[in-house]
Amino acid sequence: MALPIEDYALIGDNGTAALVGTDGSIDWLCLPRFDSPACFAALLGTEEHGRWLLAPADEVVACSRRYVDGTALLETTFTTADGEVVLLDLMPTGDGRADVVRRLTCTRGTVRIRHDWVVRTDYGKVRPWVSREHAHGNEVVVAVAGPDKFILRGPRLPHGQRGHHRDEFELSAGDEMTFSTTWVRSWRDVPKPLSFDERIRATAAEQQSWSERSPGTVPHADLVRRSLLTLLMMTHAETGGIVAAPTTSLPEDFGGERNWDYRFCWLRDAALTLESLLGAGYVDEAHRWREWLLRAVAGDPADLQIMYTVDGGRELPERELHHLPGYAGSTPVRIGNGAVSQRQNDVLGEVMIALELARRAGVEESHNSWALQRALVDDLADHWDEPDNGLWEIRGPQRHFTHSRVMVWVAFDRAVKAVEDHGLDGPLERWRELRDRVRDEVLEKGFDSARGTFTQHYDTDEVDASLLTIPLVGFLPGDDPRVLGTIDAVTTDLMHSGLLLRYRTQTGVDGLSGDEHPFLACSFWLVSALAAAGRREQAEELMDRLCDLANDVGLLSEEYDPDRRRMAGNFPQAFSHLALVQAALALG
Ligand SMILES: OC[C@H]1O[C@H](O[C@H]2O[C@H](CO)[C@@H](O)[C@H](O)[C@H]2O)[C@H](O)[C@@H](O)[C@@H]1O
Repeated sequence: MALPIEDYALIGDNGTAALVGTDGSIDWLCLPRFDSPACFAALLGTEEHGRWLLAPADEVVACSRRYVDGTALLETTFTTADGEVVLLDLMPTGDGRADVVRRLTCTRGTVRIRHDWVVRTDYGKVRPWVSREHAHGNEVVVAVAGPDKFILRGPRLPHGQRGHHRDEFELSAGDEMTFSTTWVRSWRDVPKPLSFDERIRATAAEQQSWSERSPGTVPHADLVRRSLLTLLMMTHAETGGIVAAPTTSLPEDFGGERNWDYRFCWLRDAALTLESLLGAGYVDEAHRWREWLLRAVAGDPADLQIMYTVDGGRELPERELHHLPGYAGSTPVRIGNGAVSQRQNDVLGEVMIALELARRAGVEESHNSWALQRALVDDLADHWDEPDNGLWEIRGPQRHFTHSRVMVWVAFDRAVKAVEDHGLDGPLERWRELRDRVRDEVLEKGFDSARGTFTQHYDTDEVDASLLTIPLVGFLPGDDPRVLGTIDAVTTDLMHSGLLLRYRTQTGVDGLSGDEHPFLACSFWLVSALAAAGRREQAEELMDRLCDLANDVGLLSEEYDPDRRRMAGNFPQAFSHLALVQAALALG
């Protein structure tokens, strides 16, 4: 059975990522890309759905772990009655290969190690054909199924036993053993072995120098640095696409149906990620993502999707995997995401903010990049007043969501500013007129003057945590009485054990059964909104509390269950980490 979500840590190579448990088991890995079918899927089932375990065979009396400095190299230290062993896990970057490297070093006494390599392709469904071969002067274990080939290397290889490859051996103080699993297309030859020391050094050096540029003067600077690096690990280096999370179907409601696939590039999540990276001084990523956007959105602006695959592909149909029992019995397990065909009117606003920040940070507008933005804004001008599914991607009836309308205002506002402040060309008067019209409409229809708060949509008196972004995007100043009233109403209605829910699911607005837990990004937005309102003490107190929820290696999932004190939802989630960075910058 899978561990609690918070007991996992992330390793990755900027192409894909794996989750490593505190028990030494890699329970989630999709190769070679974030959204490829998993070859280790025990996270959503059992070890029979694929995993790679290297851990003490005897009882572990203590286990601690950390990332090596500012890198994504994970070090897990296991203590047993007889000794101590350190497991280093990483995925080397920058070499165009797909390898997982695991190095065991015995630092004290003797430790008996258990090795279990279980490859199952197609998300735990298919047992590959496994054989021992000789390649490049060494014996290797090779697993082949359909288009995939996995090669296990190491100084001591496990043997096949009822669909597993198992071994047990003893390490004594000073012993070191390094294993690797490499993925290639099944019709390719077994590639050369890695030069482990060199690849470990190069990967660590690259990640360390990247994360050293993280701002040192903000509150919770270490967690900010870890968040930024985690966002980098969710960036696909070759294409510039950014995934919302490296997992699918970690439940928002344990045992429920709210299980989604996040291994795609949402324009909203990616744009917000860039906003955080730019705010922290990282500019290159913005340039790369803008190029990604140009390729993904190319064509008729009316065909804009709210999400794409990391390479900009448009097809990600939602499917249920019935062979997987799901994390904690949460079914269905889904791959692909049906929200792809939704109308979400907020998206262009988020994109325009990120591209404006990039411009201000010196990323020059190319002829094509501005032409694309103009075309998208012009298209929005024809459709801005249509109801939509909102940023929460509700599956109930479409509504006139206030947050979506505010973000429509943002899209026109940033378009106006591009002309006014940056000398770009566009129909200034038309955009100004639309901007003012949307603003008037939001103030009239999205505001409940009796209670003094903005509302979730135009036909309700419910509130929604997304309204906290109103001062953050510049729609109204942070100390405007309407913003203060909204902060109070959101806090009163949506606070659950000190954390914010997105909205009240009881109204049925999202068209889903079951409930969910507080959404961490919303609580970080509250920090930023409180800071903008001048309520600094409250903001700091909440920020400290939220930062305490990160797991031992500084990672956050999408939601948090304060009653069970457990993380919920996909993990680690870009939304949570980017909002943490923004909140720290707001306080910094
Ligand atoms: O809650 C229902 C929806 O949940 C997912 O969407 C959430 O995650 C997205 C990616 O981080 C984020 O952009 C969105 O704002 C969140 O609501 C899921 O992907 C949707 O299919 C689902 O309807």
